[in-house]
Amino acid sequence: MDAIAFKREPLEESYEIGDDIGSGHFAVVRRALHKKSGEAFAAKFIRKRRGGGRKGAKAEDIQREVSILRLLDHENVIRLYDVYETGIEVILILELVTGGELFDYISEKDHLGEEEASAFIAQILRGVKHLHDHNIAHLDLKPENIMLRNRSTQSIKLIDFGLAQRIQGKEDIRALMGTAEFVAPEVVSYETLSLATDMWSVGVITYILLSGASPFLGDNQQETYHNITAINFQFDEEYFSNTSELAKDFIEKLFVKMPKKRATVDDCLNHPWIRPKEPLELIK
Ligand SMILES: COc1cc(-c2ccc3ncc(-c4cccc([C@@H](O)NCCN(C)C)c4)n3n2)ccc1O
Repeated sequence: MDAIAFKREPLEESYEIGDDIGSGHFAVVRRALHKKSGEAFAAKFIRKRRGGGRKGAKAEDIQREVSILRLLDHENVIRLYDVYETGIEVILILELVTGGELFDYISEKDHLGEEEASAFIAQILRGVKHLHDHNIAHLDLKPENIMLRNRSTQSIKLIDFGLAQRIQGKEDIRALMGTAEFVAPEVVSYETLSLATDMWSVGVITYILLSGASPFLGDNQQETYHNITAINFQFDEEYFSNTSELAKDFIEKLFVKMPKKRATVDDCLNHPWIRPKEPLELIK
């Protein structure tokens, strides 16, 4: 597939670059004001790997992230508007979200009520369905990569597609990647990754939203990985005494070791814990 050409004109001609608002792998995120429209954006500056060095992102990884973001257009997925390039970095001009990370929102509240958790997970599932319908796996789903559009509405945006991959079914994608407590057994065992790999992470996020606790987190990475491959989790009474059986059933259908037997994003959107309750259902 041909490489995508990025704009080489000086970014500063069109945007006024502001303060740093965040950082990621080989990247810094800054506020950017479009001079003509006065609209605010997020500019993700990705440092390019140069020569034989190990610092910076490989050209093919940047190309992959851009080509994936360019495919996507959904209210729960961060939007890409433009791409610039200099000798040392590539700059993604992205939709700005101002509500902060879902991670911080949960931390402030310790955990969420079931209705609020179900509403957040439904939005995350709608965003993930958009990716999966395009055969794209995010592969780094975690609360830090789920941003609130703004503090007043609890609408979410999936961000950080730096590890995302096209899952075409032909090539065999394996990699030890992502953040330990959120990765699926096939990641730990360096086996084939798929769209189902994201669904495991949705289960971990759901468990955390409902309890404030992380289901597989151990005292160290090795213990965490063991807990994941052994599916070693429980619904501690300390955290789940008021949680419905329906919510636990939703999570259990995602903590399934065999990716092909794990609930898909459509299974989850149709699960009674998520699907809007039909009026008739409410009187049954
Ligand atoms: C598309 O890929 C990315 C988008 C963004 C992104 C897009 C829009 C946007 N509006 C506000 C922010 C923002 C604000 C505060 C912190 C962060 C970020 O540092 N935290 C999430 C990053 N992740 C690597 C933990 C991001 N962002 N971040 C960040 C990292 C990405 O890899």
